[in-house]
Amino acid sequence: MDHAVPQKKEVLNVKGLSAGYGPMRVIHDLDLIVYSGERVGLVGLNGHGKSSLFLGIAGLTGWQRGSIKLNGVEVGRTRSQGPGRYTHQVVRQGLALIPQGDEIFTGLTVEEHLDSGAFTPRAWRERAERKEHVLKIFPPLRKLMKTAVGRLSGGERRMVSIGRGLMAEASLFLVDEPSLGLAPKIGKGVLDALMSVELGQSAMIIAEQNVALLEGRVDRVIGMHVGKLKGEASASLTFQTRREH
Ligand SMILES: Nc1ncnc2c1ncn2[C@@H]1O[C@H](COP(=O)(O)OP(=O)(O)OP(=O)(O)O)[C@@H](O)[C@H]1O
Repeated sequence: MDHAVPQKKEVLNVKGLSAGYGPMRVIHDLDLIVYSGERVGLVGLNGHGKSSLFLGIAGLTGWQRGSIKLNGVEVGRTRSQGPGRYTHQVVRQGLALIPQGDEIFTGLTVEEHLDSGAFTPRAWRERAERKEHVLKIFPPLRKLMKTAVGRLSGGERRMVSIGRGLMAEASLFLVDEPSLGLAPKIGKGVLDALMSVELGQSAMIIAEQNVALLEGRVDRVIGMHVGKLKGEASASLTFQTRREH
């Protein structure tokens, strides 16, 4: 039997990232490395910069400076001409951002949404297999493929939004607060589904305020506090957050 361990490579390498909006700096000189095959939890209270870190990686903060390498290619730069200017390049380099708040088009069907996630030529060619993969992760969507997304429940919409992200040809998935606004049982189901995604050589960072949903299930948990990473712990350790005092 071949026991060769696949080589871990750096999917994401962030060095000295500072970012903000207008005069406000919300990410402070942050370093982070994520390796292929890793599922990383990013925890922290509301407003401490988890979403901004994700937006920064995608080139969508108001301004930023520092180095961001995706698969060894520099995608970070000083953005003097507005957010989003380079996002298409970052996406081509392998980023899939699954933002907070679903951002779905209520008139499109579930299948149309999933197809829209397969936007590179290769992902489009492979869309049938990719959809099958998403439906294995989110079985309730199978019978809803022809249903308009506007008619779905909150939990089903979240599945569509994450499923669309998973259709992309990406090596780094950034999932922002997948359980937000969902009933606890439904939120846990969505997290269970994310844990079942086979990453292969890709990696995933899941931002969550609810540490309990990540504990013991991701490879590492990183805490975020006022725009800085405040250390790492194995997934079994609980971070001290204000809510726990
Ligand atoms: N588009 C924006 N324009 C101005 N300020 C912003 C913008 N987005 C976020 N901020 C501010 O940046 C700070 C960090 O917010 P961010 O959303 O990144 O935190 P978070 O930890 O992800 O919290 P949440 O769970 O609420 O998204 C907050 O003070 C927030 O008000």
